[in-house]
Amino acid sequence: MYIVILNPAAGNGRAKRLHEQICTIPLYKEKDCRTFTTEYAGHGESLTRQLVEIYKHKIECVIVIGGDGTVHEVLNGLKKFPDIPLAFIPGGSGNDFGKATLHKNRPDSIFQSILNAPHYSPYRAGMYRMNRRNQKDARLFANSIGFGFDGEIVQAANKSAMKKWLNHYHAGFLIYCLALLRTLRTYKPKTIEVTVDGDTHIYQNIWMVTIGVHGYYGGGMKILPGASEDSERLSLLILQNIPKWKVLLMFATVFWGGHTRLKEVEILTGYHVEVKSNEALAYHVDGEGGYCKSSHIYKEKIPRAVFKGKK
Ligand SMILES: Nc1ncnc2c1ncn2[C@@H]1O[C@H](COP(=O)(O)OP(=O)(O)OP(=O)(O)O)[C@@H](O)[C@H]1O
Repeated sequence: MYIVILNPAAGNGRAKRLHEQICTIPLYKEKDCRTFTTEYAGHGESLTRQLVEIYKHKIECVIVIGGDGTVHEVLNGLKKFPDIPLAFIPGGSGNDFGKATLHKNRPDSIFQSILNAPHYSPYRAGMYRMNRRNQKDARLFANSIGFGFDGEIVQAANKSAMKKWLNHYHAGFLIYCLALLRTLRTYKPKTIEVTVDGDTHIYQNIWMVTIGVHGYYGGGMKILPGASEDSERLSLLILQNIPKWKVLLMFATVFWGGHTRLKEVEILTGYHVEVKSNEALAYHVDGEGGYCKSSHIYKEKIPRAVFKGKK
């Protein structure tokens, strides 16, 4: 059987419309697909965990129809079940997970490939522990974690009353542009200690530290061009000592990777990354925000099987 997890709120209703389309494809019934709908924020994780406990030996694949937030929740629901394949039909507003794993196919053809000729590739999700939590409390992330400036942007965007309205007009990206401009005015660079595989540096005047499982971020920006989801290593970008006008230049050039030539941008790779600060740092993980003073980030040891669309 195939478990379909639908977030009807993702993409301001886009995921729901895609699901309606997919249900009309004969394969949906022929291959025993069953849809379960998330009802509130956080539900995707508990729902997936319960379904997997009940049906684990029967499940061919868990298919997410939603955005990156839904993938994050479902992935955490599958944390103890790395053998169960995961597939994604992009129905959110950003869909970075889709940018890393799919190749611009139409949703109905992605669905047919998942059921007829699935090609799964190894995907090492990220793991994170905030504020020295226990190893067993580590959570998974599918795309990226960012600290500092981008953490504050995501928090400002998520709080904005205009988000729903702009999403309705498929202009969700604009909300991040507005949040970026607002945060640019108020952001105060931080002092952050970053340790990569035991090598510690204290960075002054940090704008952001962004760590990725793959290269895509913020709805398609290629922020970490060398990052790969099948690698055991994380990639990270550190942005420091940069004037405000140049921060805008960095976000303008990030779409084609031009930002990596700026002297204020440092790209590193490593197996274990620790980020510490004396003050509470704004962060985002797969697009959802929070605050922390320390975090430990690494990749899963056992890769998962994730559906990869054909080029
Ligand atoms: N029934 C629901 N009603 C409201 N919110 C929900 C519901 N089900 C899930 N959610 C929440 O919706 C949030 C946003 O979902 P998601 O990230 O998948 O879509 P998106 O924001 O449109 O896309 P993206 O993250 O790719 O930009 C998730 O954090 C999830 O917890």
